[in-house]
Amino acid sequence: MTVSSAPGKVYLFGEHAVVYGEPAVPCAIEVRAQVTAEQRTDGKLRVHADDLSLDGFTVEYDGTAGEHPHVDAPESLLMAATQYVDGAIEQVYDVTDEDDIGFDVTIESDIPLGAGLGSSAAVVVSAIDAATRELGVTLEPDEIAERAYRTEHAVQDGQASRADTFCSATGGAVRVEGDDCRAIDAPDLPLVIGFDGGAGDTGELVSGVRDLREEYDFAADTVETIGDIVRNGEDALAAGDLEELGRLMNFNHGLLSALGVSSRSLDSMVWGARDAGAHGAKLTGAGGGGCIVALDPTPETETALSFTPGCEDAFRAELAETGVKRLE
Ligand SMILES: Nc1ncnc2c1ncn2[C@@H]1O[C@H](COP(=O)(O)OP(=O)(O)O)[C@@H](O)[C@H]1O
Ligand SMILES: C[C@@](O)(CCOP(=O)(O)O)CC(=O)O
Ligand SMILES: [Mg+2]
Repeated sequence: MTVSSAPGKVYLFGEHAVVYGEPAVPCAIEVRAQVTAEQRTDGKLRVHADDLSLDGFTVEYDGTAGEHPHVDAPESLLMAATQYVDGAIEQVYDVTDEDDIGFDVTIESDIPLGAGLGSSAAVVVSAIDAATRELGVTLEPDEIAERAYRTEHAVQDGQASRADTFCSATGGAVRVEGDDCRAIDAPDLPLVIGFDGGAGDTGELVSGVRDLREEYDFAADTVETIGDIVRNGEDALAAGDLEELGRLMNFNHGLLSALGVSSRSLDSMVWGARDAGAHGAKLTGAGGGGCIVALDPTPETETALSFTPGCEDAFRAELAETGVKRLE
């Protein structure tokens, strides 16, 4: 039996635009998904995923393509719920050439689903690491990141960046532009997260931005302008200039909002943080619902968010220096 964990992340800047080759800066945070993998000799894949929004369920099915899980839940929900784990196991078979071996896979996660904190990447990264090690193969974080990216790319209909998966596999603050992924130095950032209790559909939101970008030149320009914000933000990050970082985060949120991926509760939390004196605040990840990230070294933002209508949870997040961790 092997156990691996991997962190979630927030985007300081650049989500969505990163899908079209602009740079982005995600930071891994200390909220983790943990995956336990154990071989089965009968070739079946059994997934225990109690945190899924299907009220918690266990599925058992053959690894055979096209075979559907025997669970009483709508097909579309099941597909959405299981395809990241399926994709991770496919990558494991691709690495090890042992596709007649099955697995018991157990997922435990502190990362809310579909909330912009990269739960999918953390689950895929830790599943690939645990299941390959269970078959005696140990991959470097870079290779886990690449294979996890292929999984997200396939699940999100060919529209995914390497940002979430690279960040989760390697930890720390990273800069991703196309296939150029690297670690960057970041000061200790006073990150505060607000969570509205909801979720957005990453695939749908990414498609919405793609359509806008194809329809309007000014939407394509908006995506490029987000890239300009990121390029400016890199200097501010290197200098540890929180005020400038906050100003750029505010600008980034405005442009994401223009691209249609914010929501009433995300905007409400962003304004709650700004009114409390945060240096800046923006949504993180795909949007539609879920989380915002703010910069504030004082307790004010966290307190204000906990009283903001639409905010269900507010907490401080520490940078996760380590990406994938091998626990057993
Ligand atoms: N605890 C978990 N157990 C099983 N699958 C999970 C878990 N957390 C996330 N996932 C997978 O990731 C998907 C959510 O990913 P996504 O929509 O990209 O949102 P995000 O990455 O922002 O959390 C879920 O539908 C599910 O397939
Ligand atoms: C919108 C996007 O830039 C980030 C999605 O992040 P999350 O899955 O919502 O945590 C998509 C991507 O980079 O693949
Ligand atoms: Mg995701």
